Amino acid sequence: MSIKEKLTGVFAPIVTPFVNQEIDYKKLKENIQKLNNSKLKGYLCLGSNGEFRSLTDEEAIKVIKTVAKSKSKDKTLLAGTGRESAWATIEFTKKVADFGVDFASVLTPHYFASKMTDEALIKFYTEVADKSPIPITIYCIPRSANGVLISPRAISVLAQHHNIVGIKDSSKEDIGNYVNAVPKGAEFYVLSGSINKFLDGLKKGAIGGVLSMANYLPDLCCEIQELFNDGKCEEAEKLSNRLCKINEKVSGNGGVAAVKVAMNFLGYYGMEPRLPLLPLKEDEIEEIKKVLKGEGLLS
Ligand SMILES: O=C(O)C(=O)C[C@H](O)C(=O)O
Repeated sequence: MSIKEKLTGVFAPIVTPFVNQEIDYKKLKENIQKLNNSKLKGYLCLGSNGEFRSLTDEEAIKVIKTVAKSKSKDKTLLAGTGRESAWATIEFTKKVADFGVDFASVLTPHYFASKMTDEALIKFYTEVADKSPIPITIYCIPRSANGVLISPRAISVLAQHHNIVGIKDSSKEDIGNYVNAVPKGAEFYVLSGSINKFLDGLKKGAIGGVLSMANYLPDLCCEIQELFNDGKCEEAEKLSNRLCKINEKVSGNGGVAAVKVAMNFLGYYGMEPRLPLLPLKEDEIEEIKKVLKGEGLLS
């Protein structure tokens, strides 16, 4: 399968199910086994919804192994391996490369945000890509990365590296800026990092998305892309608007904890977040139940 085929479609940024602050690997495995029956293209583990920053390296490795072993053969696996330094990112990526990970997802370094110039980011990702045993994708999420926004100019340079194959755009910017920055013929693809820009991204040349609501409504998320591919733009628009509204009501304020509550209601094991993230309060949980019932998603 080509890189483009492996990256085309919807990915669930897999949550890490915590019970009393401990990872429940059995529940993680059961989530994957259930999602294997969906139309998802694959999974991203250790992303934002995976609460990757709250795991030890040892736990992160065990999560990757659990997902890699539980996923069906047709599913692509991305894993978040970004650390603050290029050195640590390379070391961790090398550690997990042989566990069945297809692509690394590397978050922009951001502790020294004011120093993350185009030059610094180009050097960082080039160094990581030069030494990574697996292809890498760039993860751009300024709201969680001290405002660091990798520029389209930097992407136009990095897209030419044979081992950098894409970007997950979770910024608030126009996703078309990245699509248009990719030099003709470069093997580099753009994925939307939010349901809110997913359909717009497809219209502008993105090839898929990593969508938190794909954890609990996988096939409805995939249906947007199916309708778009079939030229049914009006129906795609209608479904996209519906899912954006649900997403806003579910995880607009509650974030990962809310995604987990929606999963718990819809037959998955979201369980609870790990501190510092707090679980939702009773009234917030009830509100999500009401939204899902109102949408006919919960009886
Ligand atoms: O959890 C991640 O990592 C994501 O990519 C989620 C995505 O950014 C979203 O908010 O849907």
